[in-house]
Amino acid sequence: MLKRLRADFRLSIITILGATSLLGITPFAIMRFLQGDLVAGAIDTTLVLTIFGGMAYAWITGDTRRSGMVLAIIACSGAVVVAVVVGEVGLFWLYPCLVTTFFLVNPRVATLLNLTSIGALVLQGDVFQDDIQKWTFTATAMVVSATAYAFALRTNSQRERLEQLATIDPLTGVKNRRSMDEELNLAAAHAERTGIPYALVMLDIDHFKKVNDEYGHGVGDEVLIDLVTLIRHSTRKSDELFRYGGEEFVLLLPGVDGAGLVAVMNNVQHILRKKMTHPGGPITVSVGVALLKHGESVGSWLERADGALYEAKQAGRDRVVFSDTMPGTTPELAT
Ligand SMILES: Nc1nc2c(ncn2[C@@H]2O[C@H](COP(=O)(O)OP(=O)(O)OP(=O)(O)O)[C@@H](O)[C@H]2O)c(=O)[nH]1
Repeated sequence: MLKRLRADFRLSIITILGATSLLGITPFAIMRFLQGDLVAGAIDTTLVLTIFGGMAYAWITGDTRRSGMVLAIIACSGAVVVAVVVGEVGLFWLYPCLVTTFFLVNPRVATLLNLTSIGALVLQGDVFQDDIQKWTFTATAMVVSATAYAFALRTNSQRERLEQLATIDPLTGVKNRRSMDEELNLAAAHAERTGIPYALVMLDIDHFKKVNDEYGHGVGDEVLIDLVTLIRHSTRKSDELFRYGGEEFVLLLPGVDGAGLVAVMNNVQHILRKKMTHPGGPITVSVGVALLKHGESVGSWLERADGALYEAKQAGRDRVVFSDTMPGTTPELAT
């Protein structure tokens, strides 16, 4: 539970909102009922139950995007209704809502929700004692919203930058091994659920050390970048390329097997053979391919692709080796 809270920022905000509304609004609901104010009591009770329900939905389904949106709308509209029903003292509830929206939905939607809530109260007008109170409320609510907006924008851009640093290989711009582990697990779960085939292709540049030793690391880096560009151009947008480490890459191909997979690999190999070059001449690549088997673990899948790559190296490099027998082909497609 703590792990989920730490990993999912929006879930933690939803949980804080659920817990604080339970602890903060319930006493008011009881007090309103005791005072005989049934309308205010019913509104408070509905708010607590819906916010708590939204929190439970987020925990059960993991869908924090939808529950965040619902909770932001409920919190803002609830605060507006409370202010209208109980008067100016209810206005205080809107301030935490104006800040929380930015953590529950994207900044643009949060701004729209905040402006709608402030506008609804100003237009309704009866909540305020006089115009000075009305415009003081408008100004302070706008300042809170603007500050929260600026903070949310900055937090979002910092989060995106951190995510990029943690998941993207800076040299080639493809995803790194860390993201690969996550995506292979997702692919395996998707394959299990839908039966869609997934192929894992492991590519390793041949004699790359020689390129570095003879022409320098700068040339080696260019070869790595060229390989990525060529693979990206010869595969579909839905195919994912990862840098596994050093001069080794992993390509994840969804929805292709049998003759289709053989054709894709022939095309990739054809393009690499034609275009991969450096000042010392052509560069070759060895490739191992494994199709995910039913019920197979990601570890075993990777191991089989790695085994096929090892075979390709052992058999003389510059070739594609399939770990599985493809329909209408031989187990090894060495050319
Ligand atoms: N230029 C450059 N070289 C790298 C990078 N990462 C790893 N390398 C080099 O990649 C080379 C890998 O060498 P080896 O593992 O011996 O493989 P190889 O020479 O390709 O031999 P085979 O794979 O057996 O064909 C090493 O010289 C590493 O220094 C990088 O980001 N840039």
